[in-house]
Amino acid sequence: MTISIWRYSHLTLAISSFVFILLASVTGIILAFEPILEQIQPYKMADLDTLSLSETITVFKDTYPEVIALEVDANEFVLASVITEEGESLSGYFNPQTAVFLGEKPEASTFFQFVTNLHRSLFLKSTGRFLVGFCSFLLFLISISGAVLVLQRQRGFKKFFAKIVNENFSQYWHVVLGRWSLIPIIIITVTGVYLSLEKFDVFPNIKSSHEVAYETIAATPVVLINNFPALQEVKLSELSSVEFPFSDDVEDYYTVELEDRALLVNQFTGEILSEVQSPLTSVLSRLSIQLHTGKGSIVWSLILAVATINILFFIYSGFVMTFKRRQSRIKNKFTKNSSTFVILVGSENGSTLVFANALKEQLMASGHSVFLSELNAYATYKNVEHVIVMTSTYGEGEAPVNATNFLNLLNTVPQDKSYSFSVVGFGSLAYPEFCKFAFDIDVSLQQQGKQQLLPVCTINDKSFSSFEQWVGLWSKAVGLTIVVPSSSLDVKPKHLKEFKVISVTASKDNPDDTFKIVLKPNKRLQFTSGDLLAIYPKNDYHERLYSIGKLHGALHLSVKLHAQGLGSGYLNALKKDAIFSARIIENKNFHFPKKSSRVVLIGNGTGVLPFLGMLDQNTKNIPTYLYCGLRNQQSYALYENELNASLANGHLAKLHLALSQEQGKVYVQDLLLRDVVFIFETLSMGGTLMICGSLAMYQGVQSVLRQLCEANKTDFESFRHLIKSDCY
Ligand SMILES: Cc1cc2nc3c(=O)[nH]c(=O)nc-3n(C[C@H](O)[C@H](O)[C@H](O)COP(=O)(O)O)c2cc1C
Repeated sequence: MTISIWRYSHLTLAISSFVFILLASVTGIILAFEPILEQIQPYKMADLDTLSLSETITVFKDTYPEVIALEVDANEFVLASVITEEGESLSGYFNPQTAVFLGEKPEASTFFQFVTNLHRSLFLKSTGRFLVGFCSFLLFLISISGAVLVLQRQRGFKKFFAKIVNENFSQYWHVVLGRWSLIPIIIITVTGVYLSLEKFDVFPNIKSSHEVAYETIAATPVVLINNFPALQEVKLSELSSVEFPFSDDVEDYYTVELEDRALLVNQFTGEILSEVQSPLTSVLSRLSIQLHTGKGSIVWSLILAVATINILFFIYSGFVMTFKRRQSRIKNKFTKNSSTFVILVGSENGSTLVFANALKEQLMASGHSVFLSELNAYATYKNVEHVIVMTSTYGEGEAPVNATNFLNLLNTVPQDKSYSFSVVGFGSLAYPEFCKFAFDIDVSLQQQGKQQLLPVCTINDKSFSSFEQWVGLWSKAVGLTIVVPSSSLDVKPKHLKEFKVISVTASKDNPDDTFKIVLKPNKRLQFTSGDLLAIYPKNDYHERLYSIGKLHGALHLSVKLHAQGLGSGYLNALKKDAIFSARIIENKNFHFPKKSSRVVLIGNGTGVLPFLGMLDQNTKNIPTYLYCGLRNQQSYALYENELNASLANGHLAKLHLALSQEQGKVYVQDLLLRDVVFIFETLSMGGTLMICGSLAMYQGVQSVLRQLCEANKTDFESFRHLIKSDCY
């Protein structure tokens, strides 16, 4: 499989460093709890943003005969060393407002010390520190390459946080959690690298020293400490430490260390004797420690813990994805020039290749020479008779990574042997451009004059059932009997939900053997008219799809009962209150537009039903017209009530009924031909055409539209984006 340079880098970096990253993450998660445990100690007594240093020093000096030093730690706890009236020395936590002693500073936990050492240097001293720092840097690169992969996948910055379709647990959560953890992980890694470099003295150690003009120091005028402007301005929240003057000598002063500067303050007059800015390296060092360890903030510590737990998940999900991709490798027994069947695959994540391999195996088992290759490796095939293109679609209808160059190659690679071709598109209805790349290939191959054996077959969500049906059709078309066993592919349906039958009409009451079934999901579930319900009548991979109409929150289906019909028979046998499993397939391609100047709905038979839901949804009263093809008045009865209601409330502007078994035998295509001016006007004004029902009707409507465009000297393709269809 071709993989992009970014994915390759992401993977290689991850594989080369995962053991260290695993260790650093596990220890990092444990260490994230150290600041949390510290923070919950009861030593935070005041809002340090409002308390000035002059007030605190005054209260300490009033309470104790001697104060040696004050310190504010990352948790905003105030530490001090004092001598009491009794001459005892007291060190620990104090209340900065009252100078009351709160308790001694506990010894650092040996457990956390052990984990910290492991985290910092793996007990390997400098070598360990270097390894940990280097892996931190690799994790930074992994995050950046991961971010680029998400950008590529989402097609741009603006869509970085756009919704992701959940097709696969590992992949989905790898991307979703990756996006949310990106910033914290970048912060963890950059600060980790900084702290490691600091330990190796990479940064210049510039220490600004104070210069005091001792000859000019004065002991007068004496000012009360509480009135020292220099100390009044300093809030305890910015303070690191204060050293008190050692004696009453005028040359002894207060040494005040703040986050960004240090001050020397005259103990009698309050005059600033010297002020120096802290070097950038010490500001960065302090910031790195706070950001890397979470010290002083429970919220940040929790964010760090969650981001680090996510790193463990990325290691797991990354390996699962890689392992799956490796399963889908290409190995050929026959050469490209000796094979009569050539299977060309476009795949980004390898699943299409699994289907291609399964087909190849069966063809070879029945004695044929088959060559399988990526679309980007398209070459001259001297003996080819049949080409099967199996490709997924990515981005917004674009080629997967190993097929990006195929359409160019098709025009440049000489191919003397003529062949017939069939294209199978693997995609997802959750994307608006369903299997678009497969259709692009089909058009290009036709333009090359190759013989299209079958129209494009689209496969939603890796449905084995659809693939099996296509294999049946294709092998018949080439004169073979090929069956791909379901055991060769993972075909278990996913995301099944329970549905309850609310009502079901009797098919015998309808002249077309059609019945209506109303369902409600047992749990809250998002769906809308035009989405599909996939049912599994045999409790295995056999899947049948039905277009949904959503009316008053319930899920309506209209189904024609076929004598041997697997899905229709199953649904018809369900009684009121029965519960069964199925899943919703989001069909973005076929949703009622949120905005449109005009909507024309064209449906026949059971294809009318999703339109009932869409009309119910049309609360903005977008001018909507329905061309409805049914057999006779009696068939119409199944939809009559809802359509009358939509006409009455203006959700439906006009209904055109085409009854094929009544006098005159009218089909929807006839009505469209009658209303050509109106239809052409709808397309010209950028309105929407939605078609649902039988493929025969769809082809009829398409040919009417093509005629219409020809008559108006307009390219039909320029209107394609206005036409949405769901036909079967
Ligand atoms: C980021 C992304 C974009 C996709 N875009 C489309 C699309 O535009 N049209 C479509 O039909 N399917 C789209 N799909 C679905 C894939 O084509 C589908 O899952 C396919 O089975 C993947 O096959 P592969 O594993 O061989 O690449 C997209 C999937 C992903 C992850």
